Amino acid sequence: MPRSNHYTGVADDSDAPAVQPVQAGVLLVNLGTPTAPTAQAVRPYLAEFLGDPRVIDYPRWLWWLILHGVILRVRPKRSAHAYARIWDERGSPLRYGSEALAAALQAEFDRRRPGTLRVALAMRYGEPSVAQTIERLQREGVRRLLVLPLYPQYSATSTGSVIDAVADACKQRRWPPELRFVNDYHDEPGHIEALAAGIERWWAAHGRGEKLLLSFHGIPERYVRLGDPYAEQCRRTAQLLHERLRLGESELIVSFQSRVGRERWLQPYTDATVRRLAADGVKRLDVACPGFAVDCLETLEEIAMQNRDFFTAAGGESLRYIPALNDSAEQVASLAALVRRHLGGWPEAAA
Ligand SMILES: C=CC1=C(C)c2cc3[nH]c(cc4nc(cc5[nH]c(cc1n2)c(C)c5CCC(=O)O)C(CCC(=O)O)=C4C)c(C)c3C=C
Ligand SMILES: [Fe+2]
Ligand SMILES: [Fe+2]
Repeated sequence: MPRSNHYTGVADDSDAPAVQPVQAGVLLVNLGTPTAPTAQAVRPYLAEFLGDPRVIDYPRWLWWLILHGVILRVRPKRSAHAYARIWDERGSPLRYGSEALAAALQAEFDRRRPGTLRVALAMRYGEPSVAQTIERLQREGVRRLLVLPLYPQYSATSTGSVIDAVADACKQRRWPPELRFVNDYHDEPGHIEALAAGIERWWAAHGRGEKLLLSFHGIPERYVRLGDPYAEQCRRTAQLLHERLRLGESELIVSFQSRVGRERWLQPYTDATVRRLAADGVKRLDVACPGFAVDCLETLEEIAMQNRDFFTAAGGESLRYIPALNDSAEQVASLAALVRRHLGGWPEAAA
């Protein structure tokens, strides 16, 4: 950790290199995940995540009472049980999937122009934190930083919160890096092509269901009314995929998952949708989650296990989850191209 200036409270950057050739970095940021699938480890993770006013915007005192008085007494145990179902010898899929993606992107840049671009991964909640990672990158000589939250669609609850974390980290630094942010990449042609290629590759290997459901993480509907562009961006991604995959009108359906609390969230809900489709006679349903860059609890447990069970209990035969792009060649190529374009105009740093 940097020393803190006695008078100003600002971090002492004197161990950072003073003047060096400008080096560019890419900071990938994902949500974060507990350190173990236990209630004890899930509790501090949920406390940090659900304590973020970008995620839940109720008056602080009221929310603090509900969060610490009720939610953190009940939810960690339930969530830990869900995490235990997807945890393997490598740990949490969100962590090792994000690390593999960062390593593959670094290898891609090194292959083309060795030593010009440094890729790092931070977690919005838990470790490695955004602040720690920016500090490390600066110690290693990075002066220009492109922040790429691993959320294709912008939401204040996800991307907006990453922007806050970067701003807070920079407040603590005497000489912060020059910054750029990727706000979203929901309609990037390269990204849509990567998603479509991933789905087609999976269909070629496993055959095709009767319908394709695209399930996005939900947010409270009220946030959208207050100006969050998330729902519109999800629908646009779905529309572009629909066109690219050349599916018929009723072959592709969009829904929103992972609702928490009592407020109305974006509709239709994924669980109600898979039950309705089964009741309508659909037997084989494919589900993809284009809002998640790498697989995680929400895809591997909530979709591939919970919703699969809802579907079969309601009369469906098989719900098959099509994996996220993870560290596939398609994802690496599309994110590398996105990064190169966003670095344009920083000539010495462009990869
Ligand atoms: C309660 C409010 C929540 C909002 C708003 C929210 C938005 C949001 N989340 C993601 C991505 C992920 N969320 C994940 C887990 C998760 N999400 C919430 C709550 C909200 N998310 C909770 C409480 C949890 C933890 C698990 C649980 O207790 O149910 C994950 C997976 C994490 C993992 O470790 O695998 C991701 C990824 C987005 C993109 C988003 C807004 C668009
Ligand atoms: Fe979430
Ligand atoms: Fe969930």
